[in-house]
Amino acid sequence: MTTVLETEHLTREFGALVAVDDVSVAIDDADITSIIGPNGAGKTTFYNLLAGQLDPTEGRIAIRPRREDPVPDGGTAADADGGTQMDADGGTDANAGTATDPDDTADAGLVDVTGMEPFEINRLGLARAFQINNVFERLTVLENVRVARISREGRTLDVTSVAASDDELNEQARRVLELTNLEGVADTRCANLSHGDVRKVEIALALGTDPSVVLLDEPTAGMNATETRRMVELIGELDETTDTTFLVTEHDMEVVLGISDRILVFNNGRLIADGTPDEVMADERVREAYLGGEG
Ligand SMILES: Nc1ncnc2c1ncn2[C@@H]1O[C@H](COP(=O)(O)OP(=O)(O)OP(=O)(O)O)[C@@H](O)[C@H]1O
Repeated sequence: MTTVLETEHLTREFGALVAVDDVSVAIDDADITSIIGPNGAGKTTFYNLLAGQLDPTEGRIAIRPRREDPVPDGGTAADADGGTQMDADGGTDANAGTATDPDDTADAGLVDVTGMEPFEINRLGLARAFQINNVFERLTVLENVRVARISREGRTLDVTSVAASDDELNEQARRVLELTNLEGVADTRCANLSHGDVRKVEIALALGTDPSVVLLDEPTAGMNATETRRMVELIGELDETTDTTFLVTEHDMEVVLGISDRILVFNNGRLIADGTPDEVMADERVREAYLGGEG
């Protein structure tokens, strides 16, 4: 197993409130890891810290940059990682000599992203689906995924005209649609999709950036039973078929137990349990904090 994401003593205060309290955790690429906890436990704040949308009060965050890095188009300033070829386990500093120039962490191959802007963290390989709605409703599904590919390559193009002639871009986008079972609606405008398919497009957009880690925010929220089952299956398939590691927050315990190899339980900003679904469900503190002592 390889660590793809690591926090050390991660803490975020809002005035007197400690929303994330001294959380140290390493996420392995072999697992689908879920984060659960009662309302106000700190899950969203934790995600916001990981994605660079909030700065920590204390502590640090490191990620393993995406491994495969197609040749950048001209090496623009936006190309934060300089197009460096990554060694999956190797310890190459993907950011050597760039403006951001983050320090490598103790674990070779992880890059300290503490304090980086969200777009820099995204370029290094951490993508977040759902909470920020990135779907362009007037574009088709395929066009949307092409946008993600273009943004991943740091290009600035007229998305609908120039990108359409780019065979390679189309091929890459279609591959992402295949992975996310969206080929059948490739040419449908996103405004006309079902809720379940819109959520899949959001995952496709995240995958389109070749991330090493995807943060999923309540992937089944608002879905009916059929859509929920399909989403659970899709996440399982993507875990098998891609090199991407999925981190999931979810309120639906059936979904959590259905997809998770590992569950992290937050309460009052603290990580109070960390283990397999069976271990976590048997944990007395979890029952007290999260399940109100039931079960
Ligand atoms: N910008 C903010 N300013 C002040 N307090 C905040 C801010 N964001 C979150 N909080 C507080 O931090 C705590 C953790 O909130 P957070 O949204 O991270 O919890 P959560 O586990 O995601 O909850 P939920 O499951 O309800 O979404 C809560 O007490 C919340 O009120």
